[in-house]
Amino acid sequence: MRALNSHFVLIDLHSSWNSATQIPASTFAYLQATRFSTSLSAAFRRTRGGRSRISSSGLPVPLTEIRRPREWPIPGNGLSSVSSNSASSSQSQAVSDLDLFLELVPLRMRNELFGHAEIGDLIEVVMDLGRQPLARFPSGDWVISEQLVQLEDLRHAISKVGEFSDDNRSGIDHSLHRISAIRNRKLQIIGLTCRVGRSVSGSAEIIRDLVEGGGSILVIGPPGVGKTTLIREIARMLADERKKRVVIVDTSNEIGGDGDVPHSGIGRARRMQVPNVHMQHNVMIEAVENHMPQTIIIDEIGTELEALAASTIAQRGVQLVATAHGITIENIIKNPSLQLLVGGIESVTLGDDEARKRKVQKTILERKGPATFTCAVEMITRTECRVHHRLDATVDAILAGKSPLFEMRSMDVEADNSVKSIPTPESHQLEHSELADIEERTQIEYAEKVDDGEKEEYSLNLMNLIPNRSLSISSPVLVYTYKTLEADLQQVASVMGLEDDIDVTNDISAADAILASTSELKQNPWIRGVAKLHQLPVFVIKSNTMAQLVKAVRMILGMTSRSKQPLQSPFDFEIKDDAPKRKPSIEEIDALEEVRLAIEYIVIPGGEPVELLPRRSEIVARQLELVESYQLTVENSGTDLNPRLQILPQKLNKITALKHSKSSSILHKDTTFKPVARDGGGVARLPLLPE
Ligand SMILES: Nc1ncnc2c1ncn2[C@@H]1O[C@H](COP(=O)(O)OP(=O)(O)OP(=O)(O)O)[C@@H](O)[C@H]1O
Repeated sequence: MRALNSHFVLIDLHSSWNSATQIPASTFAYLQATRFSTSLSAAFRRTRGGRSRISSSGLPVPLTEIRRPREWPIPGNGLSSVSSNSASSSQSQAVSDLDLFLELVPLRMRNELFGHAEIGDLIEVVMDLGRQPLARFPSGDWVISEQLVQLEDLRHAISKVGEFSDDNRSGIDHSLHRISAIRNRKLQIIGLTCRVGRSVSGSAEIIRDLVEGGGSILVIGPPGVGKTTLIREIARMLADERKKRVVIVDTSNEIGGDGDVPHSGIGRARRMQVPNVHMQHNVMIEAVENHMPQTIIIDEIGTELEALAASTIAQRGVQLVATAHGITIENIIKNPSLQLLVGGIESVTLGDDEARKRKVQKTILERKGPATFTCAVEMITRTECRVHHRLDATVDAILAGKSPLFEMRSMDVEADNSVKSIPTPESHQLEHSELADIEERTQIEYAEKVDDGEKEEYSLNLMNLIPNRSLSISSPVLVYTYKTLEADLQQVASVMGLEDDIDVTNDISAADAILASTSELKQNPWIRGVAKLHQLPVFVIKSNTMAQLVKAVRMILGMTSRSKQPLQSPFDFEIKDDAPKRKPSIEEIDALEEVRLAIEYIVIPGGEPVELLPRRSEIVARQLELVESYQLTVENSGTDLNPRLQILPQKLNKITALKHSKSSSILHKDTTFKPVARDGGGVARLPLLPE
């Protein structure tokens, strides 16, 4: 398994001497052991092909001069001096200070390690007394040497690191490496886990939108998945690119590295060290109170006190980016110390009626309050994660025993760090034919069941609009709303007397439709993606006004036709904003009300003409528009200077209507009223008027 007898190849980049000179690994090891180790190891870097480079002068070649062949692994090639600046800004670039790390590895192990093709991606070296030393690589564990770890080896490593704090962690000055100790009962160190720390520029691209969105983000994932590396890059991104005041509460000096001057990997973010782990929560609060941060970054929230401090910080309107151990949000919900991060959980006993209505048991679990974080990221690997855009909705769904809505993302580090949303298995895309089948089936089955005229018509409309609608006609249409609309929608539905017909849900998989505002859709393009995956129609309102919501409810329930405008996706329905551009005057409202009452109470039911009061010409123009919308004919029974309308119980024919609309458009401009005379004999009678 182990790679032995490695040879290192020296290549002259500057002279015409092109042949490779091989030196045995033992010579290299000697060089490594000398005071040149750091600089030389920077020059003798093994690449995947087993090559290292050095200049003909014997001095290390400046790394900027080494052109990286395409096949070199990115990230994590182990080149300590490679700066993020030298890389394309969009690509991940790992900077690991591997030299400093390797210095703590005993010499004999270091030689072996250098023989490994993945040395640049080294994650950890594990040394337990009396056991074989192990190296951890992304590809798995690797036995560094058959020779067992001696006390000497541990002593060597300990001599290279700083003091261990009470969480048994230490570091190497000016580096991001983390050294954790295992002690025996006499508190002597008998084991070490030495982790290579890296700053990886580009690693936070996968959630750039969330970071820049300003919401608080909870990052969870199993140990070693890359949480610390991710939040370190988030700190740099916010401080350097977004120019935010970022403070890192760095309990084990893992984010900003050991030493009093933080590592360049955190950019301009400031770092607060923590005297001992039990004081993390105090330092969290101190950070907010003393340093006016816009963002606070914390690695590992693990205790109730820390969770409480996090919630206090969030309440003060500071963006919080924190990590916690756990694989899924469910783990956090089940962890009594961390529950508070998701709003806290309480058990509620429902009344019999309520339990029956909700079809649940009498005692249920509910979220106690608002979640500390806006969204959560479950890291699966360094480049794959699940994004819960609304942590509160996820928690509610889990507590209700439903599957939460999340977005699966992956980042392509080999290309340009492009991030894509991956369809989740439960939300597989239906084929068009499948969809058409479902629609047809629903309509037929429903038509067979219902004979109530009006309800049938609108429910059929509804099924046309909402392909996912279930067959049950008694259950309300479930609408998934994003952000603030929930209560408003319920209120509007109840005012319209439609509370039994429409309801809101947090569970996208149970929803029949999505309601969102234009701005929300712009800020959260994932909504459309998720809607497509679930084959849900999206009803788009311009603003969160009552008028728009009324229209939305009517449209969702199929009571009005959808907009004929071309839309972005076949499932988008735009709710038009037809609110008047200006506020009508009292006089105008009065004049229009006069028209309405005349038409609805006298002209249509009684078949009699009605002469309206004389009005100003621009008001008369408004009245004329209203009369036209009833398809009725008018005459000017006043004078040019003092116009007044007479509404006739006769249907407006098309030609007259056209003339009228032209004249009314002239009226809009000229504000003079020139009504068209009644159309001789060719006036059609309204069908509803008595002959
Ligand atoms: N994007 C990345 N590219 C290259 N290496 C990475 C990347 N992310 C993490 N690593 C490496 O993986 C190892 C583990 O990373 P990190 O310490 O960030 O994980 P973690 O999830 O915070 O672990 P823990 O929960 O144990 O603290 C480190 O050696 C780190 O350098």
